[in-house]
Amino acid sequence: MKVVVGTRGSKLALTQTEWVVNQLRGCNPEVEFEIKIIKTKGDLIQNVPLDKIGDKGLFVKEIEQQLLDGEIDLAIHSMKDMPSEVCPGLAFTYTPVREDARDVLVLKHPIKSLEELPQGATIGTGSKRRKYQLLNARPDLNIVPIRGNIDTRISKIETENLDGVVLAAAGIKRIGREEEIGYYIPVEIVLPAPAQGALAIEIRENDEKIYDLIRPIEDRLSQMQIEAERAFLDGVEGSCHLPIGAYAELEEERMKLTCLLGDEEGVKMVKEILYRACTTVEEARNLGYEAAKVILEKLQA
Ligand SMILES: NCc1[nH]cc(CCC(=O)O)c1CC(=O)O
Repeated sequence: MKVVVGTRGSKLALTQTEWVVNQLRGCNPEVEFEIKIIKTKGDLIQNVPLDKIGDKGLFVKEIEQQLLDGEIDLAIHSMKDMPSEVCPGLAFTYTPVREDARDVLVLKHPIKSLEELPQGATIGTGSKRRKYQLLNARPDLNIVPIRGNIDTRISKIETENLDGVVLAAAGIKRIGREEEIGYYIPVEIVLPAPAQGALAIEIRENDEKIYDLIRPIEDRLSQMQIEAERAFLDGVEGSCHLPIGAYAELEEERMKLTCLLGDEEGVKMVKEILYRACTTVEEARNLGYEAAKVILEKLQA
């Protein structure tokens, strides 16, 4: 049996695809896996801020089309880049173990707490979620928009003379630049994006053969976290134009779900923490939808 795995060609996409494929090979030694690189619209439009393009699934459409057409058999994405509605005819399979969910600062000079950043420091990020939460903690910061892949964004510290940039720990660790992390931002200060650090393995719906290949690499805890966080995203009908965050933690059989939603200008932002008994993915998902209802009511109040 031969299985073709589709991915974008960025360093991060390739590294995480190789990571998944190596594990799949270990569990399925009789199967031949081949990696196929696919260019997406998001890869071609380089210098426009993402919130000006406003196209959900900008980095995934072409890959999903090839999945539907049978050109590839499974696709690996960063789960946080996936729209909350799954493409008709396709499905996500099991979630492998999640990387560090936190956001981090890559800085000219490492720090031990946010207070150590110089007054009025210039920090690059294109994300409203990161911007408004950082400004809540440090209103004096000068937040400037940046775009590009991880290497490009880090290089802008030098080329655009920034004090630092905000990135996901997961991406930096995966591409092997972990030593350059200057500060791990606690989730209490900047709540991560729903499913940040988690991978999505997408297949044709009802493709049982492929499901079975992936089952051995499922991580149950990650799966429950992702179900809750993405249910919240779906429940608020979130887009990348709004500050949205969600982070689920499981302690014993209890889930703590922290959620954040704000308006486009970050004038109003609401954060909620819900605790519920939780032992199944259904309960995790229900908690996410419940949190969405609670937070929408508070935001509109
Ligand atoms: N938005 C792009 C993107 N998609 C996934 C990651 C990082 C890895 C992850 O969260 O899984 C990144 C870069 C970043 O936000 O720093």
